[in-house]
Amino acid sequence: MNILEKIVVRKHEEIAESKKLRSISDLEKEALFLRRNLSLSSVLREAETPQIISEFKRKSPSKGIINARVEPEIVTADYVKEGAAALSVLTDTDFFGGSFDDFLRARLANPQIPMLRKDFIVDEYQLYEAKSIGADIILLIAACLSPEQVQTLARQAHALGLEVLLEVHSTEELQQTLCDDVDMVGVNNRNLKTFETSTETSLIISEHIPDSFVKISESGLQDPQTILELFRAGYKGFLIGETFMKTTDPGAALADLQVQLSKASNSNLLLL
Ligand SMILES: O=P(O)(O)OC[C@@H](O)[C@@H](O)c1c[nH]c2ccccc12
Repeated sequence: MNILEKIVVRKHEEIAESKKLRSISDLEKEALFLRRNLSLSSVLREAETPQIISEFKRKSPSKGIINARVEPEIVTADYVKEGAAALSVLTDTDFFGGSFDDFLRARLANPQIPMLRKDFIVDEYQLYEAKSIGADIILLIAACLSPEQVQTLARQAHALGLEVLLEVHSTEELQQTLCDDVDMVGVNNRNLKTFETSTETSLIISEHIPDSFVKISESGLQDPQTILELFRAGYKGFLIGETFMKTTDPGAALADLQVQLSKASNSNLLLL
């Protein structure tokens, strides 16, 4: 079994356990369930500069512990202060060290910014969980879902008022799973089966994504020139975790990247 298959097996066990403890109608009673959804896709569609989606990630199967000393409310509030367009918070515990508690602490500290529940969604129940913790966006990973599952989950997410980010790692995955209920396509530069990262992946897949879908490049991003190159290829959003989280002050690392991005885009303008 590769790591993705292991994660999915574990996910199904967790969901079965959670369903015994809390039914969908229990989740619907949570105060945040009725919260009005904030749209990330409409912000990105209008964006004239690269927009950063900043991730709160404590650890990962590929990197081990990235940062053991951070508080979600502090890091995410700093991200917002430094101009993040949205927040992504891991809720998977066993493989990424995240939790609903992390998500809720970030949500309550930042009521006004779109938030992505970053997890491995394989069951409708998790969409209700996402609503109950105040998520605006959910991720559907093509590599662990059938085209039918993507379609059904995307439709169900929309019915709950959640936006859908479809994650792909190849043109084939894109062509097999893209459907009308997807709002944004995220190209993961990291292969979830081998953990290899290459931003070329985003460049290669870019032209196959129809213009009606907002494009986001995910993982392994650090260099401002690469981000600008991808922006020119049509990517509006950039999902970044490790580059920020591996530092002692993730908010300051985002601020630094924003400065570098604006410097680089100014000097690129001069070159034109
Ligand atoms: O930390 P990075 O390399 O900047 O990557 C962030 C994000 O793209 C990554 O965490 C991610 C992308 N897709 C996922 C799916 C599940 C878990 C995690 C991910």
